[in-house]
Amino acid sequence: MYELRDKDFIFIFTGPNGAGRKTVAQMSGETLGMKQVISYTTRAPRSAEFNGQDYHFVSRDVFTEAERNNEFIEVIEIDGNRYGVKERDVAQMIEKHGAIYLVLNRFGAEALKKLYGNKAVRIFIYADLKTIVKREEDRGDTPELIQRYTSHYDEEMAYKDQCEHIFENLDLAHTVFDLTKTLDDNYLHRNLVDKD
Ligand SMILES: Nc1ncnc2c1ncn2[C@@H]1O[C@H](COP(=O)(O)OP(=O)(O)OP(=O)(O)O)[C@@H](O)[C@H]1O
Ligand SMILES: Nc1nc2c(ncn2[C@@H]2O[C@H](COP(=O)(O)O)[C@@H](O)[C@H]2O)c(=O)[nH]1
Repeated sequence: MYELRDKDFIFIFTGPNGAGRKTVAQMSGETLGMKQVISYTTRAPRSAEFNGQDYHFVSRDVFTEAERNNEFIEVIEIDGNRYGVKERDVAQMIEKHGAIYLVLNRFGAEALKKLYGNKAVRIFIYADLKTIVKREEDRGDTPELIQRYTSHYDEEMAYKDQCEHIFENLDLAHTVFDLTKTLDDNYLHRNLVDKD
């Protein structure tokens, strides 16, 4: 496994679907120069999703072959779809960028924490269920998809107190400011947040 340097960090955004994990991660990531490691999945892309940007969308056969070759750090099945993060992607991205992030459910967060120890920082993003359902409706998720997402709400929320940092994401600008400052002050020391 790739040996991590002092300046290397793996930030793992976790929490319930629709809480805003990707949104806040991308916004803070841009300010702080962090890059995302994209997972592989066997699920079909949704209308606004792109291969290589949201996920690497692959067939079950391709996924299974990579799994057989021990390419994945962790593999999980959620609602009949398989997801995984490749060790090589993590190593290459860290070597190039130093600070990287992933958006994973609680099992992925736990697996990476076990592997990378204090270099893996779990950031729990959440909102109340009513707010989340409204966001999912607003972005056009089908009732079936919303039902599937909300069925995992309680189990994802139960992971909150095990994470290193917890943010309730109601006002987006506040969340991104607080998050960026927390990561900058505690880990990255880019001193970017108060300069504007
Ligand atoms: N603070 C906020 N206020 C209002 N809308 C928000 C806020 N944060 C995110 N959103 C919107 O909520 C929706 C879900 O956000 P996002 O995709 O980032 O969530 P997620 O936790 O990554 O979940 P999923 O994996 O289901 O997409 C998006 O349409 C996003 O623009
Ligand atoms: N443990 C992992 N969880 C992952 C991975 N890639 C995505 N996810 C999380 O799965 C759910 C469902 O995702 P969706 O895009 O199909 O709605 C969500 O919480 C993702 O963050 C992974 O490689 N490992």
